[in-house]
Amino acid sequence: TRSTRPQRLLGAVQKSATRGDPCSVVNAIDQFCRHTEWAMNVGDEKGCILDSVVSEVNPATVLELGTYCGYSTVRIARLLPPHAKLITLEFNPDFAAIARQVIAWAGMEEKVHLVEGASGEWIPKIKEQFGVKALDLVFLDHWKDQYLPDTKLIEECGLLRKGSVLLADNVIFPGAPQYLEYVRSSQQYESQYFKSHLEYTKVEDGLEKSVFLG
Ligand SMILES: Cc1ccc(Cc2cc(O)c(O)c(C(=O)NC/C=C/[C@H]3O[C@@H](n4cnc5c(N)ncnc54)[C@H](O)[C@@H]3O)c2)cc1
Ligand SMILES: [Mg+2]
Repeated sequence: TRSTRPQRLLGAVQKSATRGDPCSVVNAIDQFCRHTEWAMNVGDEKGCILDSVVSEVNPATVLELGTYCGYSTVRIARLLPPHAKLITLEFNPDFAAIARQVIAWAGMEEKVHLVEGASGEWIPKIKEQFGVKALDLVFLDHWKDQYLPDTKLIEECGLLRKGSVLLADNVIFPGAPQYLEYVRSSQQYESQYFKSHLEYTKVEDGLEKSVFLG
């Protein structure tokens, strides 16, 4: 039977990237998506903004919502200090299986906990399951209508501390209007928009960085 897009993306990684070299994995996926087959990774242009926020926050604990094929998982993990932890949630078993292999090829297994499950079910379990007191950084890149309910759930579970950073992909395209309205009007967040483009295209998109004020 015909392969899937994630399977073809993994093939490109195994063909063109060097085992244990996360940068080569990121570059192989960007090359594949730009020149062969588009896929909904945050991509290289928005990825540079993601890199700068990760480096600035220098997080001990990161939560990613929506692993997909693991592109941003690897992109974030490559910048984390040795004992930092990235928890990434993916409820599609086929995508999770591909992402595990992409993360392994990059040699990032030590820093990444990929949980195969839904954010709504797993966010309440993070504290007990992973001994996490607070999340330093949350990267939102799953279904866009889930950004707001999951942000409220993260708040309710007491997972944010003064200075925790939420970074949301696609706030313009496909768009997350309810989420944007919330973080930009809430007294509890200081929000900033980073204008960019939809991965591998000239369509406008951007990232919203929101600092929790406690
Ligand atoms: C045709 C076309 C495609 C994409 C675009 C533009 C475009 C560009 C982008 O950067 C995009 O991020 C998106 C986009 O829709 N992303 C959704 C990404 C979901 C992934 O997360 C997983 N997931 C979804 N909800 C949950 C959940 N609760 N718990 C756990 N995992 C979840 C899914 O299983 C997927 O792995 C779209 C425009 C046109
Ligand atoms: Mg996205």
